[in-house]
Amino acid sequence: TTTSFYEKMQREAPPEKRRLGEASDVIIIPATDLFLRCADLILPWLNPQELAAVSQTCKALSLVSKSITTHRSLDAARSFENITIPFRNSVDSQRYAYFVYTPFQIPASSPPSRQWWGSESTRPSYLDSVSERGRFGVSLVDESGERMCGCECEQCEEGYCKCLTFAAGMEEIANECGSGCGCGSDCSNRVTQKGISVGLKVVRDEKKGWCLYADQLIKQGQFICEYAGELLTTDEARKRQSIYDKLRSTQSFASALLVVREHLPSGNACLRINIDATRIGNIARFINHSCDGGNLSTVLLRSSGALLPRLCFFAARDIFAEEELSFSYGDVCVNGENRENKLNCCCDSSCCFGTLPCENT
Ligand SMILES: C[S@@+](CC[C@H](N)C(=O)[O-])C[C@H]1O[C@@H](n2cnc3c(N)ncnc32)[C@H](O)[C@@H]1O
Repeated sequence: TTTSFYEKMQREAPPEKRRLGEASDVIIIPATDLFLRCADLILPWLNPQELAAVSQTCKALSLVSKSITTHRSLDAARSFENITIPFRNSVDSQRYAYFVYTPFQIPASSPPSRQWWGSESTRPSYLDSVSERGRFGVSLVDESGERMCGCECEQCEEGYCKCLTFAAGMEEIANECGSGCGCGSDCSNRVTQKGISVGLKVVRDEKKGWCLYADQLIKQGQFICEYAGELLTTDEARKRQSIYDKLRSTQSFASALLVVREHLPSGNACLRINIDATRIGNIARFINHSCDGGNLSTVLLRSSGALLPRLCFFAARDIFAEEELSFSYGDVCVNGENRENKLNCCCDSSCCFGTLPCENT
């Protein structure tokens, strides 16, 4: 009976327990183990025709699985972007990295949902409509589309919009038109809202894991992508970081939790934004750190209609095809107290500190 079979399995192989968080324990039995155990119990009862049918099905499933793997390695962006972004690996057998794709910032969600990732020809049509409203993250536009803030601009001059402003003297903070403005999607002050338009690829490196590379010449100032992921409270970010630190100590694991601190003009306060692209994110989750600042500049972009700014990457100089894209994750200061959790930096720049910046450093 099913019960006695299940009990037998429990007796023979105590399931591995892995603690992911305080609240939930997850029991994991490797799928192939389970499958082989079931097969061992059921297959001896089959007649030759039934056995042949089972064997044919497995061959067919194996072929379909291989083609899904190949397809996944061809586009890390899963058709969510205007272009395909392939994985390239000549280092080990990993064909692609698995994560849930979001082109925009989204509120934290738990647990991460599964996401369809097959070939374009079998893509269910209900997946085609990516909500443009999502681009603005947490919105200040109400349900009826009524604007609660925004500029009055309705049409901008050729290649120039008078609403494009940088915070006084700070090129790293800027404003874009958004869902709260009167202008439309063709406004020239919406550069980062049109998605990725430069050729990119994700390349495997022995030391750093996956890395984002240019797959074409990218001119200085061109928009690359934003850093999309789950927006977390600081408490949740700290909890997740400690889980990620533990996972890293027992297995090869790369986290992508970025903390952005924006010092407000008063000088007395600081806005902290935690974006976690580890489980749900976009292509920016593959950008590695470089101690020399790398070749990307980061801009905190506010769009009218949006509550929080978005972190966007632009080419800091002309970037050639086959160059890795990188930026500085922050400053490094290693002392006796924070020595334990530190990660080695392999950026290879002449001014490398040898340590990857993190909250403790
Ligand atoms: C945002 S992810 C970048 C993508 C990551 N390499 C991967 O394989 O998914 C950040 C993680 O990449 C690795 N990483 C980033 N920059 C690195 C560097 N300069 N040297 C070594 N590892 C680096 C670290 O594991 C870090 O936690």
